[in-house]
Formats: sequence, structure tokens, C-alpha cells
Amino acid sequence: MSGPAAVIVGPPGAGKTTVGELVAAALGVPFRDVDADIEELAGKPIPEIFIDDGEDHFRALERTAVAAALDGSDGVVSLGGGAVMAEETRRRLAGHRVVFLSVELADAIRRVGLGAGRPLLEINPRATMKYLLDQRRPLYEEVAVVTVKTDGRTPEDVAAEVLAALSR
Ligand SMILES: Nc1ncnc2c1ncn2[C@@H]1O[C@H](COP(=O)(O)OP(=O)(O)OP(=O)(O)O)[C@@H](O)[C@H]1O
Ligand SMILES: O=C(O)C1=C[C@@H](O)[C@@H](O)[C@H](O)C1
Ligand SMILES: [Mg+2]
Repeated sequence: MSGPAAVIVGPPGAGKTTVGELVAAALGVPFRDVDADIEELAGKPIPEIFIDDGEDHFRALERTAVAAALDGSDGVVSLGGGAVMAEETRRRLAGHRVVFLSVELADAIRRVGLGAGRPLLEINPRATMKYLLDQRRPLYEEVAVVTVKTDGRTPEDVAAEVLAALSR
């Protein structure tokens, strides 16, 4: 199959960027983070896009950036935490090697801290994270062909399980 070697999805703090980089390095392929692509497209950091232009504009940029990354990468692509909310994106993900990095509330909160740089989590991070996890879990499960639990595990351990799953 052509296209990315793997597409990583999951909520904020799941380790999509951290584990995605490790998996790409192990496979010897490029790593692409759609959040970084969106910042390049907009010419400013994600929190500024939310403040200046609003979430709807951010989500439109995100749909465009995901489509470009899926078409233009043969490496590992990590999506933003909310990308799967778009039906168009879920449809595009069909047939790809999508890996869901799952994380429960306690570890997710510990990892994102006070939500700095994550605009959706700046107010009441714990309640917001719980809402995001509950709302999105079914969507991550819908698009994924592999789910890897990350709670209480190191990024290296998680990456090793992702690599093992991809080689099957
Ligand atoms: N398995 C893990 N165990 C402990 N800490 C982790 C683990 N995975 C990631 N981290 C840490 O948690 C923080 C968030 O990780 P990362 O930025 O990779 O998450 P993300 O899924 O890309 O989040 P976002 O959706 O906000 O981009 C980082 O400080 C990272 O070092
Ligand atoms: O969970 C979300 O909706 C987001 C997660 C981040 O990866 C960024 O894409 C942005 O901060 C929105
Ligand atoms: Mg990330």
C-alpha cells in the first residue's frame, strides 16, 4: 500500500508527537506532525490561530493539512488531537495504517500539565480533558486499525508496541 507508513491519532498528551518521532526514527522514514504543518500554513502558532481566527478556521486549515499529509507522506504522520472530529478526515483515513494511542484521564492530565500551548485546555483542563476523551474515544476507535495503551508506559515501550503491530 502506498501512503504513510503509519498515521498516529489520539487525544492531547497521548504521545502522538513523541512516539511518532520514535517510530519514524526506528523505521528510517520521515516524521510529519500535522499540527506543525498547520502552523506553517497559517504562519503562526496554534494558540494564535485560535485567538485571531477562531476554532472553525483552525479546523478548516486542519482538514486541508491532513489531506496534504496523507497524500504527500510515505513516513509517519501524527494528527492533531481533534482531527478525527471531521467526518471528511475520518473518511480519508480509511485504508491507512492508523494507530490510536489511548490514554486515560490521569496520565493525560499529568502529561499536558496546565495545557500551555493547547488552547482547548487552558480553561478547566481536567473537566475539558474528560469531555474530550469521552467525546472522541469512539472516533479514534472507528478510524484505527491498531490501539496501543500508553498509561504508565514509557514512550520507548509504546513505540516498540507500535512497531511490532505495524510489522504484522
Ligand atoms: N508514554 C509517555 N509517558 C510519559 N510521558 C509521555 C509519554 N508520551 C508522551 N509523554 C510526554 O507527554 C507530553 C505530551 O506528549 P506529546 O506532545 O507527544 O503528546 P501529543 O499526543 O502529541 O499531544 P498534542 O495533541 O497536544 O499534540 C510530552 O511532555 C511528552 O514528553
Ligand atoms: O485536541 C484538540 O482539539 C487539539 C489538539 C492539538 O493537537 C492541536 O491540534 C490543537 O491544539 C487542537
Ligand atoms: Mg503533538
